[in-house]
Amino acid sequence: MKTLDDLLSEGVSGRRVLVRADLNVPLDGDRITDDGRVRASVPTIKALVDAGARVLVAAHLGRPKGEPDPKFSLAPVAVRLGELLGTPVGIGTGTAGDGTVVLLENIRFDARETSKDDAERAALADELAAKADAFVSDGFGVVHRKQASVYDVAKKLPHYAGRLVLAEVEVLRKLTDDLRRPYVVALGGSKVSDKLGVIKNLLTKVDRLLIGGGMAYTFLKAQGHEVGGSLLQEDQVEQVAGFLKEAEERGVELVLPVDVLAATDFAPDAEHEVVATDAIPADRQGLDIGPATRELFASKLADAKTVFWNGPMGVFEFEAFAGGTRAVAEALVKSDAFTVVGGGDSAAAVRALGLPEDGFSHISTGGGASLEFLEGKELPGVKVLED
Ligand SMILES: Nc1ncnc2c1ncn2[C@@H]1O[C@H](COP(=O)(O)OP(=O)(O)O)[C@@H](O)[C@H]1O
Ligand SMILES: O=C(OP(=O)(O)O)[C@H](O)COP(=O)(O)O
Repeated sequence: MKTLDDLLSEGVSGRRVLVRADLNVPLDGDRITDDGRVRASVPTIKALVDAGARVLVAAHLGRPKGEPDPKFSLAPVAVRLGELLGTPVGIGTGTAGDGTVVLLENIRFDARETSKDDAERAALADELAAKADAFVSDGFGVVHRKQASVYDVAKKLPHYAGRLVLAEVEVLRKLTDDLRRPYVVALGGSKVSDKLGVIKNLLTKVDRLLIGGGMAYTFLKAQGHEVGGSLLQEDQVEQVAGFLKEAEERGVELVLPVDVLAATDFAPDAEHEVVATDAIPADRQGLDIGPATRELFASKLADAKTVFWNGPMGVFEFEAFAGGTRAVAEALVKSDAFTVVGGGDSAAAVRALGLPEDGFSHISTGGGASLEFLEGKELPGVKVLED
């Protein structure tokens, strides 16, 4: 696989370089609440700028519906990237001058970016490739996506792995090649349908699986519990029932919440109470794991030698529902295991809750990408760089 250093040694002054970055940051209106992914993208972009390249950055924000939507504009990200680089970053379709950067507007405003149709994605990739002489893949958080600006464009241009992609893959290899047991994976968050898919393969690798966050309710339902208005992937309940059975057969300890904070609605000041998971009222939704679960999860993390955690345990953005995420994060900080936390929101939560970043062995920018790497799947955005 060729790397950014190979490209730099070929010489990039005056050349047009397209960088795919993952700048998918959490926003409150147009205020970035955590700029971790922007900061993580700086080393690659800065190296190119310093070498005099004309840098064009492609990135996405959220999941717009394949058409422009001001809510998902990357404009605030261009401003922050400019501050971090110490040189203004233009946004839009313009071309960059030598040693300057233009950030393309949210690439997912074009429906072809995420299309399942190879020809549609290839057409967008052609348009992107026409704007550049080389492609640097540095959006680790998105390398599990077979999308036009991640995968297809690499087939059209000389391609190189950026610093972030290389660094992330190197750390995650420790979790696959040099694993100390017990190996515990904790999963939460809200991208339930995406991430349920990885569990089947993870069951062949882990000793213990802790399930919290929005992920837990599909499991609780599969166990026969009612979950009220909680996040539920109804069409995957049966599949999850299969996971429960398989975990038992394999001797994998699958640990589910025993209590949750059940709220009247999805709001920071929602009325809420602690309820057992077999007694969630029909008119309530679980927005965090409860105190008994926090203790249970901490005890299940205490003897681990390797831990991977993706997905907040509750809606940590609301102070009242941040306790579960804090408890798991604190258990990792306390642990002397090799600890990796991955995911845009999980990494943001660690920082928002004021936990020391050096309390973790590695904070990865990718949640889904890390999980798919750990389950042993080939990541399309990495594989394509090897060809
Ligand atoms: N019980 C829950 N109900 C609804 N949303 C939840 C729940 N628990 C966690 N979340 C939400 O999950 C989101 C993060 O999920 P996800 O994107 O899967 O994580 P990551 O970005 O770390 O990979 C957070 O915004 C958080 O509020
Ligand atoms: O936020 C991301 O992934 P993550 O929540 O799994 O860390 C990436 O930017 C990928 O976004 P996507 O899951 O909408 O493809």
